[in-house]
Amino acid sequence: MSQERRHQADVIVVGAGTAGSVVARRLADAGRKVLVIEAGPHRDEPAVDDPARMHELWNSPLDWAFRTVPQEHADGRRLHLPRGKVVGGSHALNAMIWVRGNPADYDHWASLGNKGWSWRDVHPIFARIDGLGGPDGFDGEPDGILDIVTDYEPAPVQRSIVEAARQAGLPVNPNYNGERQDGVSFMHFTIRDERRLTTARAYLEPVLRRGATIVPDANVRRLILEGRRCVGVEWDRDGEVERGYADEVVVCAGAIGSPVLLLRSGIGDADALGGSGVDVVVHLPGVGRNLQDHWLVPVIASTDRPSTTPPGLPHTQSHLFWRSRPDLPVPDLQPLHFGVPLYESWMDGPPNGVSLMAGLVRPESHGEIRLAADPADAPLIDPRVLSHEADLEALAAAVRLCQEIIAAPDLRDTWGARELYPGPLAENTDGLHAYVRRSVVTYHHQVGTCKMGVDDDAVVDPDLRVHGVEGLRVADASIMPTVPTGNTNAPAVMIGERAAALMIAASPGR
Ligand SMILES: Cc1cc2nc3c(=O)[nH]c(=O)nc-3n(C[C@H](O)[C@H](O)[C@H](O)COP(=O)(O)OP(=O)(O)OC[C@H]3O[C@@H](n4cnc5c(N)ncnc54)[C@H](O)[C@@H]3O)c2cc1C
Repeated sequence: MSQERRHQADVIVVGAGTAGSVVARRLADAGRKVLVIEAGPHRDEPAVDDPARMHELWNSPLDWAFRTVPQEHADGRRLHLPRGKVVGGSHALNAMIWVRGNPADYDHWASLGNKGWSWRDVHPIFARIDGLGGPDGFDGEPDGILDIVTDYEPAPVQRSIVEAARQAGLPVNPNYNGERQDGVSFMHFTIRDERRLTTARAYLEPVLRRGATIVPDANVRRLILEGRRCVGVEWDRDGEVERGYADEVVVCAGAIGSPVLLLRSGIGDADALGGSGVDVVVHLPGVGRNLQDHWLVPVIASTDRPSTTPPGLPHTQSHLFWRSRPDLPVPDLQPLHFGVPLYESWMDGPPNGVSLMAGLVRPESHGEIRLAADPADAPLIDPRVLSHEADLEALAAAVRLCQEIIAAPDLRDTWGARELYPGPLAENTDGLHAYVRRSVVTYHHQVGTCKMGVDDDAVVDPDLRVHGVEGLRVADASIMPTVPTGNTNAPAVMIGERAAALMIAASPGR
């Protein structure tokens, strides 16, 4: 019989990832006693610190290493979905790229009934973090907590890729986080002193001795509910069961972890929960639905010599926003460019090369996450990649664009770039489609599984309170109603900021 330890706090935050670290910091600054429970470890990890070692972290103990169910429209493959299981969360495993998204993304969220989430509402939050201007001229001073690196000397091959894109007809955009996304750009990064800067390092660690406490290596297995009120959480640590109680619980376990925790606690679709043997507390059918992600297809060229990545930078330093059809109101493609060849397991090639990862960032295909027959087992994750024909067409257009860039003079003549993949596999449209299905991988931007909104499938309201449950909010990438046009870390930081502001405003006297 395991012994029980009890903890008490004003607020419990589940997950010390991108959003959770921001929530904890702001609440601690406002005088709340905050307890952060994180499944992964809290220690220095050289491979996390070094921006160039991202790929070493995949399938390591710091990766939840989720796998999708077999994907019908991607040759039946089970795709690897890395997620950070460490203090820092997925920000500790990611490529550190800082992208706010398109103003239209947030105006769309607001148009769905999410008051307070329009671009006009969220732009000041981004500007206070990054100071990068924007289309409506908001002129905020950054508060300096999170460093966004915009001025650095990129690798020579990255300069050539940008020039090749220009030669292929794209405008060069010096600030994709500013007036307009379109064009090819050098990336902005969350890096400090050549080390990865997670929100855990920037926001959370400075308050660990004043207001916030963290319990690492602690896997939260359920929310403690008294009727329809959440009063705490229960976790496993070193074989012991521990419990924490608080006035309010904020679930920041990410787009996979958050819906799974709600489902295991009896908050979800009543029929499905019954099938898994979980007692239903609140029938909330949207939990786990509306899974959205971005998708990548590799376009790989050999080069006649290696390219070196400058110290303190990741292997990707440039990307582009473009439209697969000229009539689209917002870019739907965001290829990103690596100075190394990223071969899939079935591919073969020389060690010197570049990868232009053709990226789709406004997908039509949506999926879902369900509990396994034994709810304690890994969840069943089905993004239904490429189930919508439009996504296949858009990714095919992205591949063609990347092929044109590889063939442009600055890569062809200066680096001797020769396309390897898809190469002859995509000589005609059928071949290109087959290649896309065979090689599509995640862009790592799962969102939407605890959707914010006011419709029947919404899980949280616009103040991020779980519908039908007292004392419980969700604040992370899972609440996004639709996936933004661009990488999802900056939007998750913004959500953390906004969640904390909403909580402080709800009880200002504390
Ligand atoms: C490989 C990779 C590359 C990426 N590259 C970029 C990029 O360059 N730029 C960008 O903008 N975005 C990128 N992303 C996406 C971005 O990192 C995520 O969207 C963002 O980190 C999500 O933040 P979050 O707070 O929702 O979740 P997370 O940061 O994943 O935090 C969730 C935390 O909750 C913890 N947790 C989960 N379940 C439990 C539980 N039951 N008990 C206790 N703790 C739990 C997890 O361990 C984790 O620490 C990338 C992601 C990955 C994985």
